[in-house]
Amino acid sequence: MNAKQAAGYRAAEWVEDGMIVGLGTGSTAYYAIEKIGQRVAQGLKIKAIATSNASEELAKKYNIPLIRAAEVEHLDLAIDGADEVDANMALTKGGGGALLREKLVAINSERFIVIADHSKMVPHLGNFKLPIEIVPFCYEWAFGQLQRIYNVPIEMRTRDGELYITDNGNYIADASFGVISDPGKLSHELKAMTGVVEHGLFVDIAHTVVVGYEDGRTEVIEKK
Ligand SMILES: O=C(CO)[C@H](O)[C@H](O)COP(=O)(O)O
Repeated sequence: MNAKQAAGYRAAEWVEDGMIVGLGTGSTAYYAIEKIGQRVAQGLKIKAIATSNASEELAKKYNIPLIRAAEVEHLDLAIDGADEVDANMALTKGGGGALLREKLVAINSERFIVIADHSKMVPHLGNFKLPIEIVPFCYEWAFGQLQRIYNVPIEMRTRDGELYITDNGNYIADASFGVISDPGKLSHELKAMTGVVEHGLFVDIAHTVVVGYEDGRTEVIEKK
C-alpha cells in the first residue's frame, strides 16, 4: 500500500449501489478506479463517466459500465486527484491535462471527493505550475496576454517536442505563480479571458479530501 493507493481505495468506499460516478484522471485516481472495478466484479451496480480517454480505457478494462452525459442530469459522486490542496480545500489540478473534463464532472456532482497523497497538502496554491487550457486558434495571443497581465514565467506545455494537445483538442500553458494569495479572484480573471477555455484552479468545488500516507493511513477532511 502506498499513499496514493491508500487515498484512492478509501474514497472508493463512498461508492454505493445505483450511483452515477465521475472517474478522475491520474495516478491516484487510478487506484480509486481499480478499487471500484474490483467492487463491480463483486456485484456493485453503478454507472460512470470518465474524465479522460485514459480513465475511460481503465474503466472499460475493469468492466465499469459507462454512461453518456445525455442520459443523466447530474452525478452522485466524483472522485479525482489533485496537484495541490490548500488549507481551504481549493485545488490546483490539470497536471495530467484533463482539467476541463475534470471540472465539468466535479461541478456537476453532488459530492466531489479529492484524493491526494500527503505531499499535495500545501498552505497556499502556486508552487505547482497552474495549467491553463487555451484554444489552438491564435493561441499566441492568449499566451501573450497571460504573460503581459501576470508577468510570471509561463510556458506552453509540450510532449515529444510538439505542443501538448488535450483530449478536447486544445493546448495548455503552465504558469508559475509562486504563491496564489487569492485563488477565487485569479479563477474569475482567467475565466474571463477570451482564448482561455478553462484553468486548473478548483475553488469551492471540493466537498471532501482524503489524504493518504505511506503507512496506509488516511485522513478525511470535510468542507466546513
Ligand atoms: O488533475 C489531474 C489530471 O489532470 C490529476 O488529478 C492531478 O494531476 C494529480 O495527478 P496524480 O494523482 O497522478 O498525482
